[in-house]
Amino acid sequence: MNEFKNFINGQWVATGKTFENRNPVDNSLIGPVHEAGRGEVDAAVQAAKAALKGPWAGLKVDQRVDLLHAVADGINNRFDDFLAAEIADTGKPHVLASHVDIPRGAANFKVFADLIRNVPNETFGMNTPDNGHALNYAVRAPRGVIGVVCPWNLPLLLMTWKVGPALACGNTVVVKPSEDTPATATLLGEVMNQVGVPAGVYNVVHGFGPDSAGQFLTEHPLVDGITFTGETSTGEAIMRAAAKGVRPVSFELGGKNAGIVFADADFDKAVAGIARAAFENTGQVCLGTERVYVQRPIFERFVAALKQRAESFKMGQPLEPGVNFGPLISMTHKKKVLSYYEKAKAEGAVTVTGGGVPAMPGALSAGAWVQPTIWTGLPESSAIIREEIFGPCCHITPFDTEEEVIRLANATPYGLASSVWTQDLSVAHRMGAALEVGICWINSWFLRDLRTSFGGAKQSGIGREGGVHSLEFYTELRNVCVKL
Ligand SMILES: NC(=O)C1=CN([C@@H]2O[C@H](COP(=O)(O)OP(=O)(O)OC[C@H]3O[C@@H](n4cnc5c(N)ncnc54)[C@H](O)[C@@H]3O)[C@@H](O)[C@H]2O)C=CC1
Ligand SMILES: O=C(O)/C=C/C=C(\O)C(=O)O
Repeated sequence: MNEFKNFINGQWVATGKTFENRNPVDNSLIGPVHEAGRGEVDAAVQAAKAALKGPWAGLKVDQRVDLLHAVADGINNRFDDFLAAEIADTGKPHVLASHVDIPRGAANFKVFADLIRNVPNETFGMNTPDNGHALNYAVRAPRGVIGVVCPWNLPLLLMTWKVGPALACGNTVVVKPSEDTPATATLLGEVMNQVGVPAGVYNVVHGFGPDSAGQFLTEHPLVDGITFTGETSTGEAIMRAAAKGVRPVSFELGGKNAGIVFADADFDKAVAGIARAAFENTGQVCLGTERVYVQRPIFERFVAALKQRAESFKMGQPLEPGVNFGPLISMTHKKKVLSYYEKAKAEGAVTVTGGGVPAMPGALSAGAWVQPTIWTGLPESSAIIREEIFGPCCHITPFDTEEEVIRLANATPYGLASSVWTQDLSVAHRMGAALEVGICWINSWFLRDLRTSFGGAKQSGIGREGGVHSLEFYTELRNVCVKL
């Protein structure tokens, strides 16, 4: 059995209070997690503050870059340990965790290490009133201690997406992983120690949100900035905490993303793309598609083809060959997703496929499994079409014109991502400009170039991360004006 301790100032810290970490495949116990109280969170933040003035601050950029490459190598050297930890916490199929989650965990350190080595800073020469000259140049300083509050859907990927650039910019971090997925953040502490990252630079505190480690961390006055991925209402609570002391936040929040398929799309690619967007990671991706709009001439054919895809997934133990569909993250989340499945029935949806719990063999029957589900026939006012379900499900609505689908797609308080399928370049560019989202994929979904801006419009977030955009959050830009 594993035991998950807090990682504070380079040391493993147990507390008197533990909660259970369970494997959603069969709801079996993985091990106890030591919940950080206000005292442990304070110790972690104080350690992170002190580390800002320690050996970490003395490293030249090249040395910091080398250390972050060593962290990435450290993850790759222990690839199988990270993989096993992530799979146990989430129940993700091996094929997904080994191709997406763990490689991205390492890449997030490399990409931002290389960026910070190569990024130019702006300079402006100017004339002065005395007919002389002055030179302005920008200096990037670390922001300080960054509070990193993480969700459970892509635990290592999303945590390192924040920790990579934060450390590359010279900050120190206190990470609060989701209570459902404590393992990989904890394991990363071992790598940090192994490769020689100074104590206090990377800290991990375990626990929940309200009245627990999440709240204690985000309220802590020595935290200089907070980055968070998760539900919009949690973002609101964290923003209230950050208001005290006027601390900046970077938020990537909920979504209710539209997938839009025009009649001229490459049909097979569109079906495959929407199937990934709706069902990958059991629908637990903030960028996923729960609202699909299909142009009327191909509507019936598309619904039938997506149904076939949804029914072809193989569920089972994550390591079993061919398994490509896992459980939801927890029994609590299963209850939430099933409540929407019930609501869809009550509202009179046509259930094209799924809508319930699959019959799983043996111990798996106790796990957080739900069926991939497709509905049609609901009005746009339905909760199924308006609210983020975060499960393997989508509703498909027919549309006639480009103007109509733009109006439908934008009629949501969210604005994270969209995917548009068409072979008409003019339509593609018009859609890219018209959709109120942070990320618009054309003929693709979840195709990520880590140098690009990433984040949400409207209630899907505040700010952008990715490439130089991450530097905007993780550094304070100072202008130095030198009279020559
Ligand atoms: N990537 C995304 O956009 C994600 C969205 N969600 C959505 O959120 C729903 C609820 O899932 P949860 O795990 O409860 O998400 P959540 O947003 O409540 O939790 C995410 C993280 O925030 C922490 N947290 C919660 N309340 C906090 C507070 N007041 N102060 C500081 N930290 C706090 C949690 O402990 C966790 O580490 C899901 O059903 C899904 O719809 C969940 C996970 C990821
Ligand atoms: O590729 C990324 O950086 C992030 C992908 C997914 C999410 O942010 C999410 O599901 O929350």
